[in-house]
Amino acid sequence: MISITDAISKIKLSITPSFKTTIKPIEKANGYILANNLISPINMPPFRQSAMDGYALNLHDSLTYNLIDEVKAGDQHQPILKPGEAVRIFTGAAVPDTANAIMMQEKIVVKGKQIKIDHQINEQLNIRPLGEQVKKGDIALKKGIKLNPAAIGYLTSLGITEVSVIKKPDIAIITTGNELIEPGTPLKHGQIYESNSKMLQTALYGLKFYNVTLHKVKDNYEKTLQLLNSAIKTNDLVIITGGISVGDYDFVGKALNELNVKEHFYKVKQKPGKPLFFGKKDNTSIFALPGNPAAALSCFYVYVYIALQKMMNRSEIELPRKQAISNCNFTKKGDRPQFLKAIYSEGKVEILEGQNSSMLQTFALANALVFIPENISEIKINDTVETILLPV
Ligand SMILES: Nc1nc2c(c(=O)[nH]1)N[C@H]1C(S)=C(S)[C@@H](COP(=O)(O)OP(=O)(O)OC[C@H]3O[C@@H](n4cnc5c(N)ncnc54)[C@H](O)[C@@H]3O)O[C@H]1N2
Ligand code: MOO
Repeated sequence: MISITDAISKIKLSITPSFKTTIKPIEKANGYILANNLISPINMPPFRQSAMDGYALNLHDSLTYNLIDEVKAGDQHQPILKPGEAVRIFTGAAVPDTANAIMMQEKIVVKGKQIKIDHQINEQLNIRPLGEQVKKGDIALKKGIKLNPAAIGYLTSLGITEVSVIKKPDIAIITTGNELIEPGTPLKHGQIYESNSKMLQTALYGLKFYNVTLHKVKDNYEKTLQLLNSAIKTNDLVIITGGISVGDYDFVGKALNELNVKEHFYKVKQKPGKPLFFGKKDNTSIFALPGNPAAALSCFYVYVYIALQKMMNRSEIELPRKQAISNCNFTKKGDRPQFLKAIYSEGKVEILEGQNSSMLQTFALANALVFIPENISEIKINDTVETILLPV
């Protein structure tokens, strides 16, 4: 049995970032990391653009200008202005090459075909230069940047419709157990509804990992072997729940061994989630989480989360931890460090009832896990406790 700290460092050390890439339509690229420098195919703005509704001027010494034409946004014509001439212009319109400043309309008096500005102005006032934001052929966004709504807008403004991004991992969730059936059928004696797959799939979707397939297998060695073999070959990450403990019908460990999965650890000194397994085969990472639902979810947040962040080459790879004031008492039984379902709010934390690893009812209310180290057995009101904030 290894310590939590050693288990976490083994995950960090053995998982390297994925460099597989994929092409995504721009509207589906939010949250992805750019795989290459993106070169701008155009100047942005693509023409000298008016930043104001007003008048484009070919500046001269007098304050009075002759009005000769009008250019609206989208117009393609190019009036030619001599010094002392002006055209009516609007925000976003192309500034004629022969105009060198824009005066906003609030600062102009119009008299028929003549306008008068209220003071002399500098060249280029209120003109957005060609390529001011980015020039054609320059890097629009650098490799490694995480795309967000602004990036999607920016790249679309450059006419880019698809991008090469770091592929998110293909993930298989495998649930094991003869007792598990789908909701929709009445339970027979001894059966329960299978819930880990939807729970973990939801947690993955919440973290924006969508390439997830669900698989189930009975407590049968051959079938477990077959399913694990194909899942490991076709996925970057395999998350198994159940069948990893020491019972006669727990076949996951035996099958992983038969498939030559390299074990990085099996059994962690913690509660819940003692029989946690982590291993690798080629480039696929394999977690076997305990079947007990709360143990599976707790292990997902404390361990699988880190693996996912490492795969994506993120800098923040662990969930945030805060020191919080406990507003209740808690007695820990046994010497295993414990992760406790809890509600954190503004520096205070409440440890919830129902800490058993089979129970999800209070996990449904939790937004945090309180971590109680091995050497502490009593938490008293107002004690400071380490609290892991969950991404919920
Ligand atoms: N002799 C020992 N027995 C057990 C030990 C031990 O050290 N010695 N450890 C216990 C601990 S701690 C845990 S945790 C469990 C883990 O066992 P498994 O990972 O093999 O899980 P199962 O036995 O298959 O299932 C445990 C529990 O969870 C329910 N389950 C399983 N899968 C699902 C699912 N997909 N959806 C909902 N519920 C699920 C299953 O019915 C069991 O009730 O082992 C202890 N035993
Ligand atoms: O490790 Mo188990 O998850 O304590 O019940």
